[in-house]
Amino acid sequence: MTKSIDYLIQPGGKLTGRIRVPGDKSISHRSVMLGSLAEGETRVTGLLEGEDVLSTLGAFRAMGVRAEGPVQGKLVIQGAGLHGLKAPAKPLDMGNSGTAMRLMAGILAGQSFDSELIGDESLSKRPMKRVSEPLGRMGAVIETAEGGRPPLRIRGGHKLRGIEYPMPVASAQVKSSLLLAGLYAEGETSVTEPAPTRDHTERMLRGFDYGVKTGGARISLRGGGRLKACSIDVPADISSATFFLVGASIAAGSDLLLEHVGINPTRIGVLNILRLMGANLELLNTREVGGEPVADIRVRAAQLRGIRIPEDQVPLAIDEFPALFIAAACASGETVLTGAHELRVKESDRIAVMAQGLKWLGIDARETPDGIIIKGGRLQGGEIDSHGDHRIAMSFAMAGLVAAGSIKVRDCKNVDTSFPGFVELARHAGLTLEAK
Ligand SMILES: O=C(O)C1=C[C@@H](OP(=O)(O)O)[C@@H](O)[C@H](O)C1
Ligand SMILES: C=C(OP(=O)(O)O)C(=O)O
Repeated sequence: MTKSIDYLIQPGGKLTGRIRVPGDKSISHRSVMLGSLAEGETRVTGLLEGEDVLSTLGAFRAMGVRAEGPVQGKLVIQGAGLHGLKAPAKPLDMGNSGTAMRLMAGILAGQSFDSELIGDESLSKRPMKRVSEPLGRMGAVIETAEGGRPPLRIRGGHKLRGIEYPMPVASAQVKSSLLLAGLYAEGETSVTEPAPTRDHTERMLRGFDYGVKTGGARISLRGGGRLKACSIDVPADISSATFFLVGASIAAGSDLLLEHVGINPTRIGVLNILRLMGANLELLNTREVGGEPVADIRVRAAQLRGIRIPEDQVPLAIDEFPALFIAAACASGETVLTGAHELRVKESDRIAVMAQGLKWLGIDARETPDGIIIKGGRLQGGEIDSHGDHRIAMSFAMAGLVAAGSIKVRDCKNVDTSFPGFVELARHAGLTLEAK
């Protein structure tokens, strides 16, 4: 057991200067996956060296893929080709990462060998039927534990065939899992999304010279092709930038520039929501890097107001809600979120855990089945349990900027899954934060 880490934050700071947060987690996972399955050498820069991505990389190494790095975000992968993976000697440990487990399930369903995917305590509680069921319809043989939870035992050697799948939940992980299995399937695999979700898989497949068709909400590809190695420059993760967007918005006197942030239209719900709340955000130097739009974002403190969050923004900001709830707690009036039941099946139940934490800090926060109602107020100091959820930990760290007393956040070790170096960068920007 590694020692747990707590954060202690003193109130009163402001966030200033220029910073670059680490690489995008979704794009980093996919670059390791597609690079490993491609033919030739894939060079990645800006890779997130977080534990989640390292779990994905470890899985491919365990299946014989050779890769050098990552060192300072640089990774060079010698692709094994779609049919070049070898049977792993033991279960593949996906750690804390839902993305790794669900996307790997799609890839492993197409292999000739058996495999098993395991995860940590949090991942072992998360629903996997959303991928095992449609992959089963494609011909995959996947056994889950009770209630459709991990571990996943995947039998190799079963021929896959393409299906038409209307997705019941708006999930980029489900979409990506099926498209990756579709690379191995006979005929066409198509998914239809109930609402747009992040499209990094589609974009990156095209970058690897693989044809993907998009028509409205329907995305499809045909199996039997090849992936051609390429170079990938991973932008900074807008989900990690979010903590600083919120922190700088709520802390008086803040003026911060976040460099090279990915602003893919399927990821900018947080910018849209913060703007509706009255945030002062400026996008500078907008450009395209390797098929993904990127900008520098300047954020200055502003008086935020409570809003009813438009439901169409929910999938576009899904990981940003813990931080947005802190913004809501500092806003004037009430913020109402609906249509966000998915938050209950992330690394923790993010509705319940955030409502509990906000209440401990004296804020009126009421859970609803698929959302929350938060009345802005004066944050008190206090002690918070992050329940081992990285995004909850970093969100309450930012609340510390404006609370009336110090805030202690317990169980912050998993911040390393998505944001290694958070403590140093937050301190550099102006947060008085001690980790021990
Ligand atoms: O595809 C991805 O990389 C992700 C999709 C989202 O999950 P869902 O597909 O479950 O919404 C998001 O919450 C997760 O952090 C990353
Ligand atoms: C939900 C998240 O990740 P995952 O589903 O990959 O565990 C997240 O990073 O907020």
